[in-house]
Amino acid sequence: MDGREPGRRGEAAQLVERAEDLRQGAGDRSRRLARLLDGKLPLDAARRHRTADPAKADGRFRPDERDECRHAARLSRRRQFRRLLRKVRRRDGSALGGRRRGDPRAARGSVVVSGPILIWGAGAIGGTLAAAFARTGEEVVLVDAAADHVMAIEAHGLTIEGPIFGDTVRLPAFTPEALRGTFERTFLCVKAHHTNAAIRALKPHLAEDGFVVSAQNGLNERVIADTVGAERTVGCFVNFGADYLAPGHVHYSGHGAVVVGELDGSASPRIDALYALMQRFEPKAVLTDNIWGYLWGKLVYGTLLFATALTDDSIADVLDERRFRPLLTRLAQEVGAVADAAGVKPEPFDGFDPLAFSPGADKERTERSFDDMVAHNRRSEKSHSGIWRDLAIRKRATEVDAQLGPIVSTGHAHGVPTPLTERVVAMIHEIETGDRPLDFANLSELENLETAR
Ligand SMILES: NC(=O)C1=CN([C@@H]2O[C@H](COP(=O)(O)OP(=O)(O)OC[C@H]3O[C@@H](n4cnc5c(N)ncnc54)[C@H](OP(=O)(O)O)[C@@H]3O)[C@@H](O)[C@H]2O)C=CC1
Ligand SMILES: CC(C)(CO)C(=O)C(=O)O
Repeated sequence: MDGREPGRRGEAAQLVERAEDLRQGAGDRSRRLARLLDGKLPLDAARRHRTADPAKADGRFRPDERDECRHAARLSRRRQFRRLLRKVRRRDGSALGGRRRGDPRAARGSVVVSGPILIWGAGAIGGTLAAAFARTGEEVVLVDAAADHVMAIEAHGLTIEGPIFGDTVRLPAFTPEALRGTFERTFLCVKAHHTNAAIRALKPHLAEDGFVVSAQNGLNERVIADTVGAERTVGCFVNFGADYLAPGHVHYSGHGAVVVGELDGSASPRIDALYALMQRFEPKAVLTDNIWGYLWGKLVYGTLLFATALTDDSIADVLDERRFRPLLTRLAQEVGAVADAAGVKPEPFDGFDPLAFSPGADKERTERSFDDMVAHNRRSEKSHSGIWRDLAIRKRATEVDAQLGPIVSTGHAHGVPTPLTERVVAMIHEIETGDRPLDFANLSELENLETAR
């Protein structure tokens, strides 16, 4: 026994399985596909872009997988509910009868398995999750600040495109002001810099014994907990790719890690129920007692994503560029050193191996992790990061301050210098204001800054 809950024992096996997946064939995507996701090219072009073996294709779209998804969608709501109830009963029968309303401290001890799921921010991530939950019979309510998106969903439903699903789900959608009522299970899926405003607007709709799950990048759980309380905040990490295409249309591009865990790593009936829910979306979802390790792991990887977004090339192409790997390694090490100083042990996922970026890591291990991250990203139809998309396609501010800001401030608090991260933040801001083009030259400049020190 390793002292973990039964549901957690599968974690290592799941990660091994995911690591094995990484060795599957690589697709070949480019800027063209990213523009395609913006609607500038017909979607069929993406399908033609796949590798020769359709059974493996890019390792994501397997015909049997689509069948599995369809099968899941066919399961009736009642069957799903009964199945979940049985699971929950096996773990904590007493909790079912006694949900104590009106006491926020009761939140994690109660089991909320029914009632509509509120998705706050129904863009790429929120839309993908909402449709996945709805397919398995959950009632889902959407809230989004983009009125045109809300109107399109209300009028025509939410359409999910991409290699795994191609369907339209009918869901009630509201702008924040129009929503009425309270909800127990809520997901916050806005960009990190919108977290503060969104959680304040969500709070009146959160049941006293309800909880908020942050399906975002960054350390948003801290912001959420400040507003609704740590007891009502549940940790979540997502690394699957998705893009908002147009009002009512989201592209779910490919599988990626999905992890949930209580902020303090404890076991609880509600985290077990949430884990079961997430498995209906991503069968390889993980339940962890180290959610902060995943969130910091994503910050290390995320800093690499910001570096790739300094160029116009795909994530995979930049990470595959041998010339820049030493620079990117030092950037990742910088963030890893901050996590270490903060007492966090980053976790591996989707090819990212934190130990490959620790000081003194052997070069082979670092190269292998880069290769695995390249392979993972080549398998996803999301060729470019959300950051790049905000800069190049949507022409709007990125999450750079909300995501990388805490790395810099935590580094300062612990006396760990973060010069490369700070420079990346400044460069991204210059791109946002149109004062710097997207170019590989930006990485060379970052490299020069380092050699000049
Ligand atoms: N897309 C991806 O592949 C991945 C994204 N993530 C993370 O997930 C989070 C969500 O990203 P993503 O789904 O891509 O973002 P999107 O922009 O696609 O979706 C967010 C939606 O929330 C809306 N919104 C903004 N502010 C509010 C508010 N106050 N109340 C309600 N709705 C609001 C946005 O409207 P508007 O556009 O008008 O602002 C938008 O429709 C981010 O932290 C991102 O880094 C993590 C892994 C992968
Ligand atoms: C690229 C991705 C999907 C992580 O793999 C991401 O997190 C983003 O675009 O922000």
